[in-house]
Amino acid sequence: MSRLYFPKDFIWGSATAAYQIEGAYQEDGKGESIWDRFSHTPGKVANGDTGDVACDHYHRYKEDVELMKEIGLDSYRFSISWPRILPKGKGEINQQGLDFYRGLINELLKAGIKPVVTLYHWDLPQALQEEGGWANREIVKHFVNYAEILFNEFGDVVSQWITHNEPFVVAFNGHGSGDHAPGIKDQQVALQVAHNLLLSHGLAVKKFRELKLDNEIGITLNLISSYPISDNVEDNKAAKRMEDYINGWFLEPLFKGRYPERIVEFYGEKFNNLDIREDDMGLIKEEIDFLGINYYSRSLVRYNKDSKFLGIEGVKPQDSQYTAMDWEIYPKGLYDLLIKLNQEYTQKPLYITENGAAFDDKISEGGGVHDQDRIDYLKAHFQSAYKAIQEGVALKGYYVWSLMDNFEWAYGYSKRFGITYIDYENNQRRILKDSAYWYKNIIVNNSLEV
Ligand SMILES: CO[C@H](O)c1c[n+]2c([nH]1)[C@H](O)[C@@H](O)[C@H](O)[C@H]2CO
Repeated sequence: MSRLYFPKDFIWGSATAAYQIEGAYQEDGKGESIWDRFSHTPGKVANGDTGDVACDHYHRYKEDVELMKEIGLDSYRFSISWPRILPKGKGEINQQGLDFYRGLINELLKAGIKPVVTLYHWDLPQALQEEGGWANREIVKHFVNYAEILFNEFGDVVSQWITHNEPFVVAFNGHGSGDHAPGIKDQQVALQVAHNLLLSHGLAVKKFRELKLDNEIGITLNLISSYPISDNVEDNKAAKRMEDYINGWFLEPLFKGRYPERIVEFYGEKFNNLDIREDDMGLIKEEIDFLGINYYSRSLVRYNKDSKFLGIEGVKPQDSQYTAMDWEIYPKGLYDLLIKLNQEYTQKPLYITENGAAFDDKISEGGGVHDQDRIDYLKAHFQSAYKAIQEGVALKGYYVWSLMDNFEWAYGYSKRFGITYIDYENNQRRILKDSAYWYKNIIVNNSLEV
């Protein structure tokens, strides 16, 4: 066996999000979020699950920081719940909300763990949704106001800020397919939401710069590597359209100040109808300090003239392995993505802000959780990351999704992504899985045994 050594200052972390773990959905002055509303709407979430209690992290955060310390995390990425800070999304600040995150951050700092904060991870205050939510351009100023409150409150203790988690999912799952909150099914609205999210990001970065804070700011995108099933022209064009649809629609504005032409043509009138003002693209392109990447799997496609989705048909290779989400396990896609980002978009520092897998974990008779499939998944993806670093990609850190099993959006608690098992039937008892102990060894040695 040999070891692959990562750069000496490489950051090993883990990630969560407020709505998925905190619970306490009506406690200490918190306002309603669109996910509170959505999960309480019959038929929207598997088994009628909600985030009302989740992992009860709101009451157990000290215990959870102890878990992070035991694993040896260098850093912890978490999101702040906007409606905990501003119950109506604007106006009166809820001090108890600020106090909760102050307590969490203090515990992290005491444990020597760097706090990385995601400003928005999908839990919009319901009161703002009632004014049109992300489809109403007015939301941009409310987001900047919310961000400024947090910059002023925590700007001296947070290591890095992430404005948005996956604007693609907020726009197209929340407003296109409707399988995420607020459950709107309108492609035109989804495109406007994507634009307003990007604009809110750019203006929040601008505000951050004005405050002259000495930490860093970036954004996290869900990105894929897209491959054609054959080398024929139409399949290749289909793979490129898929890449433009998921990656390009956000990478091009952020780094090049434009939307990708190929797919603009596809959107046609829907693009021409967008409310894009003269300075918008310049504001969206406000320089960031790093790019966060959420990578889980690849996209393998063929051209299908009858497909209403961009003339694209997805392909699932029989000989591949799949996770409990039915996502193909394809570690090479992470390497290919990192190389492509470095060559075509940015040499800025990159962070894997999410990578992980759901498997059907069970508590063994001996009381442990033996998740060798998750270890194998993570090991293969760490090797891809290592290869990219060796070839010059400025990858500076890796956050495993997730620190703990949690509320997996429309799947509720039926999918387990954690390196810590949550025993929902037994008072949310925490059990470190084998993958947590395996990860601890990597962090201690800053190297991977292969
Ligand atoms: C295609 O996967 C997406 O990039 C993605 C996967 N995931 C995410 N985005 C979200 O950021 C998390 O809140 C999810 O819990 C996590 C697991 O589903």
